[in-house]
Amino acid sequence: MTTVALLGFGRFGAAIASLLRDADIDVRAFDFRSPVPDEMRADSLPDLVRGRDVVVVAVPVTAMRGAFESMRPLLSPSQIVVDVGSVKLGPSAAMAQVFGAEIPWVATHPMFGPISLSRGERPLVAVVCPSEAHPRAVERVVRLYERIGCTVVLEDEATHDRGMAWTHALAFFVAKGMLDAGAPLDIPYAPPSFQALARTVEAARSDAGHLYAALHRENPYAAEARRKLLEALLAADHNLSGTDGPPPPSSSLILLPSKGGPEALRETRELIDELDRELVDLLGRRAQLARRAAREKARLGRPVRDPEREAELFAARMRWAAELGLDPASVHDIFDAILQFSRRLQHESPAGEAG
Ligand SMILES: O=C(O)C(=O)C[C@]1(C(=O)O)C=C[C@@H](O)C=C1
Repeated sequence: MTTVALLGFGRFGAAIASLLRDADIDVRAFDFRSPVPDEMRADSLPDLVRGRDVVVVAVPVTAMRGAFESMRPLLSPSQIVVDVGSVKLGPSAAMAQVFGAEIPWVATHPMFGPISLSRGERPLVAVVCPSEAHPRAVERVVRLYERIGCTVVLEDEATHDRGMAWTHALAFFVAKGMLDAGAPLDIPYAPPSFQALARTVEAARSDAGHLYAALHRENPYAAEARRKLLEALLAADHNLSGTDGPPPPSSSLILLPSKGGPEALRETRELIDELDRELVDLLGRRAQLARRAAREKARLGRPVRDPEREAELFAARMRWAAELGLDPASVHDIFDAILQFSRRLQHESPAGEAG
């Protein structure tokens, strides 16, 4: 018969404790702040983990490493430590470092919370990360989850975190955006299409901030998912706002706050590469048009160079530059080079050549 020690009796800890107890599993719990019902309360961390088969760590992700370090001297190799955090790469790395090969540990993420449990939502799914160092512990933890009614999905940490960045983290991000923007969410006749979103908003509203912070700050894929979502939303907004006026800033110029350091430089260079690729594509398309203009002018018996058109062209580009806060003289120089390129192509391309 498996016995469980539960460190952390916040809303999620309390919810998982009742699932375990419903399955007749002996649970003892401890929390430095939240009250624990007498029948399961341990008095201290040593009292909590003593003699327990499985130690479930249900503290905020940012507090996990500290919790692992505090319990490390109290544990023996016959026990298993299981974390239930919403991200997996960080806690897994911390457990590998603190417990290593000596104390079996397993990284998991139950895909349900207090709200979905109170609504009786089923099926319950738990992601378990298969750890090469402790395969037998993984098997035992899978059985424990199955015993409390979960369907278990085995998935490595990076795949899990990537998936969560695009689902869990973005769903909360959108919900928080709606809350912060002051969307009236309690309209009694809100359409059914809003109900699913309303549930996410409710979850975001009831979170003290730990979950939201962990989903975004502790997931290495979340920033990129947010950036891509924001780019897509701005592009969608532009399309809906009509096409009058100057074009919106290129989506690649939407710079989200950078964390700094070599990682930020690498990411910035990737964005520059992406943008330059678009610039070269545009130059290719412009070259095709220049060749076409050359063919039309040849038919009309006009010379390649048209100083009047060039003057208008420079004036318009310098005006656009000024509108965007760019230096008009620098933009003039760039178009000077583009026109040299264009005229060279026009002289090279035989008048009848397609392109
Ligand atoms: O508009 C034309 O007549 C072109 O041939 C194209 C183009 C250009 O590349 O924009 C090239 C040469 C001319 O002097 C003016 C403009």
